[in-house]
Amino acid sequence: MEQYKLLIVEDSRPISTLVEYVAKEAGYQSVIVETLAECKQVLAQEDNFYLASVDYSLPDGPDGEAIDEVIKKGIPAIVMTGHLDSEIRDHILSKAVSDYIPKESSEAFAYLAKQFHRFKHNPNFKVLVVDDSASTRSYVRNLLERNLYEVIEAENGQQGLALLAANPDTQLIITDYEMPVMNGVRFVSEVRKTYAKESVCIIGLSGGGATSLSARFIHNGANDFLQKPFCLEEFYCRIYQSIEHLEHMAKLKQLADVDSMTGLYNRYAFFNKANQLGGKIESSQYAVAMIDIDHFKKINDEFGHDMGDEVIQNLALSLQQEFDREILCRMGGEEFVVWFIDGSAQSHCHLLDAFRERVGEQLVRCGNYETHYSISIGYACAPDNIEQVIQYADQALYQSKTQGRNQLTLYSTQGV
Ligand SMILES: Nc1nc2c(ncn2[C@@H]2O[C@H](COP(=O)(O)OP(=O)(O)OP(=O)(O)O)[C@@H](O)[C@H]2O)c(=O)[nH]1
Repeated sequence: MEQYKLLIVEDSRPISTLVEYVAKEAGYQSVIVETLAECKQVLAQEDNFYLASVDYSLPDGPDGEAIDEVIKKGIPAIVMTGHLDSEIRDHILSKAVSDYIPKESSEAFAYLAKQFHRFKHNPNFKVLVVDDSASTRSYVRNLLERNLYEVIEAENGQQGLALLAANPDTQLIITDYEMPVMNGVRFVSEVRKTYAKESVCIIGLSGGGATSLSARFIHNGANDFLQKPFCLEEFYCRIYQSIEHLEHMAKLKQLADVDSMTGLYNRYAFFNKANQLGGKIESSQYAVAMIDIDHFKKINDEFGHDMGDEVIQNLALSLQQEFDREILCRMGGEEFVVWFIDGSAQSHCHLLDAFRERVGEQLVRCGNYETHYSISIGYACAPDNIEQVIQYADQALYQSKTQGRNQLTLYSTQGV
């Protein structure tokens, strides 16, 4: 069942049909009304709308009256306008709208689709507002809350740092410059000691006339800058730009960290993760299994590389299903690693050997071909560093291969 309900206020059937389509794709269930009277009636009867798309001009409400009705109910309103002159624009912006979109723009519906998706995630997007002026904080909070962002506030840089430490999931910081205790520029440079531009965006704000301030903010690690008083549209544009930057960086990180064929960590990301987790592992031992597909070259030679890829994907999926709590990696080619975060060596080996047997029973299909395959496993559990324990597991894997394949070998401190 779709959980997000959208109110579409629109007197043009073709447009409401398009909006409904775009909304459905984004996971919304829509209610369409065509007049101000209908809008009032629906709002009186139903109060669980998540978002509204509102036409500015309706036959019985030509000057944005429906926008007021929607906002009065606390529903975020994205306004769609057919005709946009500066008077209408100012009138729209004088209301607490979340966004407005000129309908005639060729990008209008693509943009609307993006906004529908974003609004679903906005409550999970945390923004820290740092300003010593309570009225500015409250103004910025209000603008952000219209877009459903979660907002936290600090009065100066020092408070901001403490709040950030307590809220490490913060993704955007909007900070003033002139503040007691710690000014905005110092605050930004302190934030950047811990939080990279890829994970937290910072927008600097200032009312002062110093033109060099934007450069100082950016030199010290801010992503962007806004001069007070700012125009509402510019404010939202900068916010969306920051969000887009974070989205792109997250995508790039995903591409860099994940093996595209299997969706598992690649070798680079695995060792990064190992370094991050190193100090946090509760057990003093590292427990690792190296898994390699037997006679894989033969599979490629006999059935073609597509079948080889299919077998690799089959093994990756089986690993994900069986070892969903462990850290999995495709080291390269047909070689995989399972890093056990907890549990005993005995339980790991029991699981691994049962897994090996089940893999041998699976039939993999590709085109007109089908094949079984087997795996060899080397397992090691030792107190050394992860690289060393992987080497031990690799030695045990080599033993499994030389002793006939399709078996599990344990590395022991006395050698395999
Ligand atoms: N289809 C496919 N083949 C790959 C991929 N990566 C590596 N290979 C092939 O995997 C084969 C690995 O062969 P070998 O290292 O000789 O090992 P093996 O045939 O599995 O034999 P043993 O490990 O000794 O049981 C090579 O022929 C590589 O070209 C891949 O992503 N897809």
